[in-house]
Amino acid sequence: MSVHVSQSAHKIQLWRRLGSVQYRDSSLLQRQHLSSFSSKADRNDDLVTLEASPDTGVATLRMHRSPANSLSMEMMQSISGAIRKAESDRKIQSLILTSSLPSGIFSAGLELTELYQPDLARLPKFWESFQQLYLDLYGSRLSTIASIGGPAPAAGCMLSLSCDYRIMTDNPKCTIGLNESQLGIVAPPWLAQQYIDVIGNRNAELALLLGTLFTPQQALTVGLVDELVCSGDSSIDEMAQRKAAEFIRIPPKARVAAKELTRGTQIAKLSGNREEDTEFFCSFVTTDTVQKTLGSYLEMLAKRKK
Ligand SMILES: CCCCCCCCCCCC/C=C/CC(=O)SCCNC(=O)CCNC(=O)[C@H](O)C(C)(C)COP(=O)(O)OP(=O)(O)OC[C@H]1O[C@@H](n2cnc3c(N)ncnc32)[C@H](O)[C@@H]1OP(=O)(O)O
Repeated sequence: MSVHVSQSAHKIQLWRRLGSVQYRDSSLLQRQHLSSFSSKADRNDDLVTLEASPDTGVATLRMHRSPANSLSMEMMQSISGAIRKAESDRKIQSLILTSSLPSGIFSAGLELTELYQPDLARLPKFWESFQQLYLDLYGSRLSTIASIGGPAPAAGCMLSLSCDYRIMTDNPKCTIGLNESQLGIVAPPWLAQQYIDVIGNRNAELALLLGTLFTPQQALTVGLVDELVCSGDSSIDEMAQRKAAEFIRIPPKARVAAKELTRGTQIAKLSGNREEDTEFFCSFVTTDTVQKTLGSYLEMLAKRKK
């Protein structure tokens, strides 16, 4: 076991050193069609806002990385940083995760330009930030509520799965689910396991195979979300605040211990396997087949927009 781990650590270091090497399959370059998919490094300082209210014990984390809250490395680090900041305030017991983009998009999942023709030095760090975000949110001592006012595909769905409770706007145009298979990729095992835990094995099996994006009503039926907000009902923010208050009435130690019962094993599993997981991801995502499919998917997104 220890030999295996040290070999994989060596491979990760190798990946990092590959940074100066050009991506190997330049024939996949389709940048002329993909001009809107060219940004990479963000500035960390204006991607999320954390608003803590010591009086109510609730903090609200608003994501606003335009245009779609896709998860670049900096975005994931910013969300992780905000979760830790909220946790460091002992008066805060609950966190609402939401989007403040005018479009309402909750999160479009991983930033696709991080996966397509990736910067090889950045790729392992990008994936480690994704793992860390999962660990920070899924394992948070805070009660966490996802207030989902717009689409939440793939890693956007992961953000909500990592919360304790999910409230979604009942708008059939807003869909949620792990659609990775449609992009020619597959969710990592720890994310697939969250799906299985939340919607059950058979529902998850079919949805992972087909890359299903559920409408809010379908998501409610399979248990992917806990509550829907219809127009005319109280606002999604009010409902999230009410739910947060309900969680806060439970003694924190008991609440945290209850969370540990259902999540501890999966958190320990990834924590002990991060390097191998990163190594597998880097090898998988840079294969020619995956790169080609990602390129076509990006083109399809750009064309759809036109
Ligand atoms: C034993 C087996 C082991 C297996 C191990 C596996 C190892 C790991 C494998 C790899 C796993 C990788 C995991 C990936 C998870 C992901 O999250 S992948 C990302 C998936 N995301 C999507 O598919 C979403 C794509 N976007 C959309 O569908 C739509 O944009 C939307 C529904 C979110 C919103 O639609 P709409 O309101 O119509 O807006 P648009 O005009 O489409 O988009 C606005 C704007 O945002 C840009 N954009 C959208 N999504 C992304 C994105 N993910 N990344 C980057 N940019 C995105 C889009 O281009 C538009 O930009 P412009 O306005 O044109 O600038």
